[in-house]
Amino acid sequence: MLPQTLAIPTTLLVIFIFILSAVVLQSKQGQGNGKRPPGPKTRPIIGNLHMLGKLPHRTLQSLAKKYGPMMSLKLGQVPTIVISSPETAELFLKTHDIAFASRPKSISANYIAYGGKGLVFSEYGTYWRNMRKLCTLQLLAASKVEMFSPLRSEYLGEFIKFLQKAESSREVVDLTDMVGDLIENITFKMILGRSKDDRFDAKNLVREVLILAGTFNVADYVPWLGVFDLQGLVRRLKKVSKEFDEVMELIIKEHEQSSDDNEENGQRQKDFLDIFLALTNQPLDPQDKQGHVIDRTNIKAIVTSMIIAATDTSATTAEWAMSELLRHPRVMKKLQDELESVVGMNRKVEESDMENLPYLDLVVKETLRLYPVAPLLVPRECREDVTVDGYSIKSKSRIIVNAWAIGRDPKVWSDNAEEFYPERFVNNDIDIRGHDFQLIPFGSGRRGCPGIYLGLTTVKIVVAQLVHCFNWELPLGMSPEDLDMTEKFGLTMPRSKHLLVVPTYRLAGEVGMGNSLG
Ligand code: HEM
Repeated sequence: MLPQTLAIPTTLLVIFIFILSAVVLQSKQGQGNGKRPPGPKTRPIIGNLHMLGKLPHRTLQSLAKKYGPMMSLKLGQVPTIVISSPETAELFLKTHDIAFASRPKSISANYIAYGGKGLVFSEYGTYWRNMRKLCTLQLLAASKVEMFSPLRSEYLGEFIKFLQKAESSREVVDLTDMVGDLIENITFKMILGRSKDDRFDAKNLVREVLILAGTFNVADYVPWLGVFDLQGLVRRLKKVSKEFDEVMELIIKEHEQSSDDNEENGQRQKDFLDIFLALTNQPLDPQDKQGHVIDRTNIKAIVTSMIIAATDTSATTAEWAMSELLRHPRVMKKLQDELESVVGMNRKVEESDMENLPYLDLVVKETLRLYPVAPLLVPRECREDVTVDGYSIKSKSRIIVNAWAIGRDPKVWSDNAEEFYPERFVNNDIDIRGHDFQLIPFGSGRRGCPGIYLGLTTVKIVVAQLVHCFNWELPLGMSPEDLDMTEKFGLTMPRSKHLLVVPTYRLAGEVGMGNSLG
């Protein structure tokens, strides 16, 4: 060990050398052959990091007004391209999709996703392709999502009963917490077969994982800072991933045990984990018997990916939808009228009613236009040097698509772009699934969201039941226009302040009568 007196100057010297080499490297990297897209000036070491601010989607929107819809930045050491118009989004996510189909490595993803073995953050390649195919087929296809309809209905039934009780005492309800808990419970039950377990607090672990995955880690952009772990993130990541892994091991062992018991005793609804465990030791690609064989780490990684991708996204969307409905009593009334005429007032709305509720569809689309829960999608990484629209994009550049800015662009959505107005989708068939680049809350192309059907089904049934079962008011006589609609930035984009409301039950029938009140 070095003596204490020598250790400090040596550390400073190492830092100095790092900084010097980073500056030299940075100036060399700037000298490419082709023309780079325009962008603001960069600073040594940090590039443009200092410009991002607390709400990067908003800052990037303003910068794009100055530098254009394909803009160059340098985030620390990482060359970055920011896309802010439907036309450029189409070039990157469709025309050149394959060149931008990878994800950048990140320190948090490495810990959380078992070294890139999950789905959301893994790099493009055979493993990702086969894993995605398997998940889409085995877990996320419409038929699989529908299998879990009774489960959603059961949890929603309990949720509505709880709200009815709150109503009887005119309590103010924290809808943010409640919808968050509801969707978390549904997701945990669907994926792991349990929504709570007294022996451990898996939900808290997942919440910590979500916070860490959404925290900006400066070492992802200035890698040599990684050794210092200045934000203490690696320490937290190591702790939480170890604890989460122990919980996963326990749950897997119990699943294996109970699947043996089931073979003898009969039925238990299969969850995602059962479906995956049944594939253990099978080739990931059924056509390639010599290829990668599914092992325990793959299963844990994929299950974690699913929990991360499903939990906050649907809850945050439902919460924004309720916020806008509260701010727009006209739209709330129109949606209640639709529900009343299609479903009536003697039973609750069910998933089978969805196809007859076109206005609900418009409300959810309009919500996702204004509040795409991943406002900058999930970053992509360029896999090779490529020229797009005359500009040269270097391999390993990071690609950020500002779906939030595209959804609010007056050139695309006219002067009322900032207004919540579901009728804008009447008589046009703008699609939300990634085919129309003015509306891409689920991304698009090879890396587009494979959980669209599950996400939309969950959001629609939750919003439909809340609106059908209750009238809603803001507390303390607050008027709709006073509702704070500011957002926070993280892995998803939730409200900055919780949504507090007072419900009044409006269906015929008694408290706690289950799904059919008739
Ligand atoms: C309202 C709900 C949801 C929204 C708005 C949403 C949005 C997104 C977005 C923007 C991406 C990145 C797309 C891109 O890079 O082009 C994504 C990826 C992904 N989503 Fe969703 N998502 C939602 C729900 C879900 C659900 C319920 C699941 C399933 C469990 C899911 C699973 C995934 C996965 C696995 C990926 C990564 C795909 C890949 O990299 O190949 N999502 N999602």
